[in-house]
Amino acid sequence: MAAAASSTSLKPSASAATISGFRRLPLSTTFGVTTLSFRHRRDQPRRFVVLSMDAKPTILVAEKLGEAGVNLLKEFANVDCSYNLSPEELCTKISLCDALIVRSGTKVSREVFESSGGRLKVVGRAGVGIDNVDLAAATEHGCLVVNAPTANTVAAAEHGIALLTAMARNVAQADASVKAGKWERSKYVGVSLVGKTLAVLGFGKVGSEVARRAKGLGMHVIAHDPYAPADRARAIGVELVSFDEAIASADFISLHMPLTAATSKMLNDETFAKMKKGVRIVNVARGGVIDEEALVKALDAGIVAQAALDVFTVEPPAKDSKLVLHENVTATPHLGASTMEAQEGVAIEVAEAVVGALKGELAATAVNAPMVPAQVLTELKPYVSLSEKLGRFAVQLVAGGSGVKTVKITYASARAPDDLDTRLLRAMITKGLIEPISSVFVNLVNADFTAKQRGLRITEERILLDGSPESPLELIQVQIANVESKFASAISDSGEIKVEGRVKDGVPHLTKVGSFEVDVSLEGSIILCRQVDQPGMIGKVGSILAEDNVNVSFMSVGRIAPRKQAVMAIGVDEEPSKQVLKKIGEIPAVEELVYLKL
Ligand SMILES: NC(=O)c1ccc[n+]([C@@H]2O[C@H](COP(=O)([O-])OP(=O)(O)OC[C@H]3O[C@@H](n4cnc5c(N)ncnc54)[C@H](O)[C@@H]3O)[C@@H](O)[C@H]2O)c1
Ligand SMILES: O=C(O)[C@H](O)COP(=O)(O)O
Repeated sequence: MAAAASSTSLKPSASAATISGFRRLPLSTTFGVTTLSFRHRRDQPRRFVVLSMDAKPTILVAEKLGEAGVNLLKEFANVDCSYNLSPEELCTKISLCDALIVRSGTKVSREVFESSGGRLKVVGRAGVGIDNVDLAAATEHGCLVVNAPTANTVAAAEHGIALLTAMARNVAQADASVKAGKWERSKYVGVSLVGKTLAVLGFGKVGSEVARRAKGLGMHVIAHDPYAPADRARAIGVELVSFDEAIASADFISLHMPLTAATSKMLNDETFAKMKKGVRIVNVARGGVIDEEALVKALDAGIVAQAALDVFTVEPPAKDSKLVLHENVTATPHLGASTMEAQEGVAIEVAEAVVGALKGELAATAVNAPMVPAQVLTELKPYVSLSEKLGRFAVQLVAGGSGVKTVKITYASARAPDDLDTRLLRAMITKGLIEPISSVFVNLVNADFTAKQRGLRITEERILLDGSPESPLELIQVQIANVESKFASAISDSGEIKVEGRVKDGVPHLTKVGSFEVDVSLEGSIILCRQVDQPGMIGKVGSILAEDNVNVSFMSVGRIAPRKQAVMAIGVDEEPSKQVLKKIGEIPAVEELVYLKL
């Protein structure tokens, strides 16, 4: 079994304390399946670790979080509120933390995930933008990232409108002038908003709220967003237009897209040149969507008359930043989400998501994992377990254990294909296939990535069955192609290792090995034994195991025909010694034998 998993249980982590052979399952295994939170690892030597009296996980809150959220976290975990950590301090602390909560001021870099040594299971972003979190590194390390996408929407939209109106009427500049003892009424003549065209770039949650409010101010609002549904825009009287049309016709531009590779420096020399002379720009999205040097040039050239900026490429910006010091720029220190109400809301939203994720629930605000609805999870629960066990079973049948490159999963179901979400099942089969032969820890977050990285090609096929689709699945089949098996009978007629399983009375069962039908509950360990079908075999094997005090939990024989070849599957509660297995192998009718741990 995976060395990584073993070492996790031995770390000085309260939450990962091992209780004589039991360990808390890694996050993904327990996604949405809270009742499976602890499981006996029969496949590992029993470990006896000094039990911590305090089994709470540790959550590091690295930036100021609303009190209600902190209190919520404290009900479940040890909470370490340490603000203003240097990157080095964060990397040092993180190895002792199960979860980390940040706002936009903390870079959660690849080094942070690497320094966590596998302990960090969740990163909670108390806000929307996750551009400060290295998502690829999080996924590679099997760390779930959740955010708080809704609680600061209104605050950000209100700040956008505040900047728009303040900019149009020179409020900040005039305020500074009055405070400096001046009375410059003619210098600060503003522009009106009514009847002007506002182009909202990024028509998501904040963008659409800004649009709604700007319409209330009598503005003509257009929007550009390649992914926004036209009917949502129509519903609030906004026309969706192309990027070029938006920037060419706008008197005001308000930015509301995320910072991504595609949106980085979207406003640059070339695009400023296409704008109406005298355009005014508001940015409460991310500094990086504007090429700041180009904006300074456009301001100096009068192409952009004014800019109101809440966000900057580097925060805080340099004290001598030409952009910030420009007389036609109004600047605020990333205050979009900073209202009392938004911060309490965000804190609760992220705290609930982080606690839920640590409990093993699938977060509704997961950023780097599929979101599987609760009722689907409940239905799939026994199949989740079946999937992992079939994967573990199949890979242990491969001679040498490695070299697995091509796997085919077949799901037979009476459900229509689009009514069966197999992402979770595929992830668990992947986990079962990879963990027994590597030191990699696989979960729902990193399963596809890990498979790809190992060159494991997994294809899925659905067989549509007749009949009423009461249960989501009839059977799952896992086939490994182009490998040799240490148990030749596991090779099907078509040449692959093939195992098949079903859920019976809520319990995963192995129902086929190669071309042999068997029926054994998939728990504990299993001895597979091919023999010539003849009287007395069950008794002989049973008594050899009994001599070694190995308890048999079940036996099942699948045979081609009476007195021909048969495969016997024997479930055992204890691990048989090598001598016992040898003795069984020496029974004259026994042709091959393999012992598999689940
Ligand atoms: N200043 C602040 O304090 C503050 C507060 C909240 C949100 N934000 C930022 O505001 C932005 C929007 O937040 P949101 O909650 O509305 O997010 P959202 O995901 O609801 O909306 C973003 C929209 O941008 C669109 N988009 C993506 N690529 C685009 C492109 N190339 N051109 C145009 N549109 C594109 C998406 O389709 C989506 O509709 C984010 O960058 C977020 O980080 C800042
Ligand atoms: O993306 C966001 O949610 C905002 O930029 C808010 O960031 P903050 O949490 O650092 O205020």
